[in-house]
Amino acid sequence: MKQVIIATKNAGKAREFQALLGKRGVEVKSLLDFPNCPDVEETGNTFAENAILKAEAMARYFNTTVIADDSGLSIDALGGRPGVYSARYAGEEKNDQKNIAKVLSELEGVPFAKRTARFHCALAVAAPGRRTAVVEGTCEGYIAEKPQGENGFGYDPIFYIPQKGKTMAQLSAEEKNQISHRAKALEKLDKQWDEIINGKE
Ligand SMILES: O=c1[nH]c(=O)c2ncn([C@@H]3O[C@H](COP(=O)(O)OP(=O)(O)OP(=O)(O)O)[C@@H](O)[C@H]3O)c2[nH]1
Ligand SMILES: [Mg+2]
Repeated sequence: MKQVIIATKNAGKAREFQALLGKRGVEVKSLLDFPNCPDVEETGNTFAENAILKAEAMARYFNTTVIADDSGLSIDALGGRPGVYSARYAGEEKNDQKNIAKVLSELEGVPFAKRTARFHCALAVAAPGRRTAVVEGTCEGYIAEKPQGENGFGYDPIFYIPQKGKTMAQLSAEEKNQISHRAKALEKLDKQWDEIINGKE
């Protein structure tokens, strides 16, 4: 089976890539399969910049094609926060529960109609000696009043999707993978897939 390295240490993302790429006939390795690989500092101001930083560093490290995902949640009533700080919003230890609690407390008293938000996903494809490509996807929703659902990861329990009448964490993995920011971004790589895997020009 064809293989690609996804430069992520996030188990939730790795699981989604396994499902999304598995149905495209591609086997996924994540950085969780390489425990000694270095951390990359996310110093960019945008999802795209951070995705490029991670993908290029890991393409150099592995000397092969690597895809990195930088993603997060933008909440309109908070001026776009937590944005690129989504993973570490409530502190460097990257705690999903604390991040959710911080968002909910900042939105206290904000009515549902003003709780609009979107997930962003930027994917960078980097390979030694080649120009890095970036694609992006988004998913629109509202921040719920309280967490609901057990599936997914991160902010999924408070991300309400009106078309489904459910939070992202109440959707099955298959349902999330039909509509997510990550799925939308990956679709944009579909025409380039042979090239990504085989490294052809
Ligand atoms: O509810 C969610 N559903 C999603 O589908 C999703 N995608 C991203 N996120 C949040 O945004 C941060 C990304 O930060 P991030 O891109 O730096 O990833 P990370 O630091 O967790 O891992 P890595 O890929 O950098 O190794 C993550 O931690 C999550 O909190 C999501 N939350
Ligand atoms: Mg990160």
